[in-house]
Amino acid sequence: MTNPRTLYDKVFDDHVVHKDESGSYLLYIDRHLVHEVTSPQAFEGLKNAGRPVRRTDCTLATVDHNIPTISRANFKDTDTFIEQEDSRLQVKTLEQNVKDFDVTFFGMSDSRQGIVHIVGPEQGFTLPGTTVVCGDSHTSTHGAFGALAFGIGTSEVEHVLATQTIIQAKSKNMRITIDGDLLEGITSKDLVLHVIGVIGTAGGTGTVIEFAGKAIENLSMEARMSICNMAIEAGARAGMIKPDQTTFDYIKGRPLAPKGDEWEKALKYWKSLHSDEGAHFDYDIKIKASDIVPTITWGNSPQDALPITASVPDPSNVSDPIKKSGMERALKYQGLTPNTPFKEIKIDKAFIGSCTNARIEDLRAAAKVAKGHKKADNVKLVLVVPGSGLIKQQAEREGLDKIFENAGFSWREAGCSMCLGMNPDILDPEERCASTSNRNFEGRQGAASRTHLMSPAMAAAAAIKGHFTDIREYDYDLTDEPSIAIQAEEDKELQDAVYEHEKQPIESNPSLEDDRLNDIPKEPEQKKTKVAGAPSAAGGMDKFTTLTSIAAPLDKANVDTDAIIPKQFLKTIKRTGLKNGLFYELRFVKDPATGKDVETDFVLNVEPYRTSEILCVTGDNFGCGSSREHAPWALKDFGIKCIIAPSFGDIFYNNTCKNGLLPIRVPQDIIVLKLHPIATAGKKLTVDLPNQKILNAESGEVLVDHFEIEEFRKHCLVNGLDDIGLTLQKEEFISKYEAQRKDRFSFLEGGSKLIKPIKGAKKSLYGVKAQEW
Ligand SMILES: CC(C)[C@H](C(=O)O)[C@@H](O)C(=O)O
Ligand code: SF4
Repeated sequence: MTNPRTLYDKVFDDHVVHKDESGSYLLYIDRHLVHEVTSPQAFEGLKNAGRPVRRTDCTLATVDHNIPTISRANFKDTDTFIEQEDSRLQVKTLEQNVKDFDVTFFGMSDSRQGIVHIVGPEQGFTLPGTTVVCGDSHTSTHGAFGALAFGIGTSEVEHVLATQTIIQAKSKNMRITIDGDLLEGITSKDLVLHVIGVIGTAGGTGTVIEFAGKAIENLSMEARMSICNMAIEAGARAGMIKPDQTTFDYIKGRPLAPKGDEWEKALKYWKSLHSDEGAHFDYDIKIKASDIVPTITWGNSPQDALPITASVPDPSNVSDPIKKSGMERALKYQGLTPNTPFKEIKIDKAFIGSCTNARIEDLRAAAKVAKGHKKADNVKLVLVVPGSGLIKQQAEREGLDKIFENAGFSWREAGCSMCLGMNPDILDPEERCASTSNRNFEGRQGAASRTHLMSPAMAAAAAIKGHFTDIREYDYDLTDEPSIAIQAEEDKELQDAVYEHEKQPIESNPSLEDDRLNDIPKEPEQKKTKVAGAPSAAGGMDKFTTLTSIAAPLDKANVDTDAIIPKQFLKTIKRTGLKNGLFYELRFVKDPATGKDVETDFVLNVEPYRTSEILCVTGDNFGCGSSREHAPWALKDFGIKCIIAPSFGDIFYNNTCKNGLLPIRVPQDIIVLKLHPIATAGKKLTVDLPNQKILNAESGEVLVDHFEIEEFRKHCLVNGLDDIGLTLQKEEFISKYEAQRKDRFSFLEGGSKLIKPIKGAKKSLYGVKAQEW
């Protein structure tokens, strides 16, 4: 009898290729999604090292972030379609890379193109019990299928492309149970905003969250995806929901779903994927579904979430000084006055889209609100951006596009769009947007833009009313019901699905256990597979041993990677040249007379901190949000080599280590009491990695006697190791795992290589029933 295990434990265990004594695991990756922003440097690394993509069948690429969402009716090619040069270059680079490396790709002329996290599930590429990664933080979305899915940085993208594995530490288990039924009109977006409001954006740090309970079980797959999508906004490595009949019904019949006997075999395995009775959760949180009301955000962090019935919070009621000043800053940025009822706040624009809420169900919910109404006069633009070309077709078959257009909304082509505005869809400064996306960070939707997160129904209602609106008080237009064809042909295959219900858990695989245990190589000899003179992009990392430098103090919590390096700097295909982009919005303002950037008094702009190599942060959760490795690249370009903070965003933490930077977690009180005063005095700290200590450089006093760092990371940092080279030394374990996988998980073979070319989707992929409006 094995010990009771959680869903996460099971999926994790089934993917262990190898375990070091240090506790670091090599995990096999079943599904790797790729997009244009975080892959150019990874493919370049492969090219430089002369390495192929190990499993093209496990890899699927699409373009989403940079592409314009205007009509593609006259689309000829990328060159003529994308006006912005840097965006065009990134898309074209991916187009070339997928050719060079034989990767399956949905480009702009393919109706299956869309936001990467929508495309994977839609095609049946995402399956229960798989490991799914992507150079994108919202990879957590795929956890809705009971997959272990998480975002990675570009160095890890390269690692996965080359080795089909990833180096991972085991996370802690957190369960969030939503008991009872959701009240009428409450959506999964309200649910997840409420959860983040309760646990905070750092609440899930270091954990994988399993969402459970009746309210979750009752949700559709689309709604479950919205929840797992935002698990990253709660700081978690991943979010998961156990697969059930709803999951199986959704998958069956999709292009890459297993068929025939393989389907039955898969189903048997998938049914074993649930947390066992008595499994250990490090954190167990219970929330009553009936406590959840329509929820919106007011500030610049997703945790700034409150019921629509509430008012703008008042900082004078807050005693914690860091929280208070954070709130004051957010209210100033957002242009809000304390105690204003949310329902009185007017908007300028609305955005219905993103990988959180651009699925067919979301568009239907928004259309239901828009039907028979016109957008308010004060609302300048309402963008409705479907998550994929197939969703667009589906919506058009259902007549949703007409409803939106009649309401004065703008119906677009698929892409990330105004979620982060790497394409032309951005807000003007100080414009307020009701947005169905997932992040409300400063500058996220455009410089000085003001984002409020909410559900699709609430965003549509705000667009119609012109101000935030409680969807429960909204007057739907219920006339003319039968004449609106909110109906699509049902998918024959989906409806005919027959399932094998007998419960027979597949045993874990003990034969792999023993020989997976091995030591960290003492004298790591890197295999020289590189082509002459050209280092792998991830290779040749700087060694980190001790560092003495002035430490720049930063008194801020939840510094997100959008703030560390805003989106406009992500359009590069290089790893360098990002120095000026570092903390761009904080470091520079535009001189209205000359239009030139002028330095602010941000700490890194003033002496003696201009040359600091250490950043000393007092607030929690530094580097939360996006997976952009551009954040550590920019810090490195500036000269920062070490960041000290109470806690870090998971992906950022990983990314810094991969680039030879050292992130150190130190308890907040110690930072405030011992390190911060030295930093503010402009004095030097010494960081000693081999001995895991921090000292006062002048007096030699030991300020932190022992900071934690995983043995494996320390080993790589101290020796400046290219971990792709290290992993490739474990080839024997990887091939062995692959051989067993071929047998045990035969239903995963073929992957994206089973995709057939199509001109346009003919039938519904969504198993849609007539909408009862
Ligand atoms: C561009 C990408 C790295 C980023 C992410 O990781 O999330 C983006 O998708 C975002 O939402 O900010
Ligand atoms: S969060 Fe926004 S930008 Fe990031 S993948 Fe999703 S839609 Fe794209």
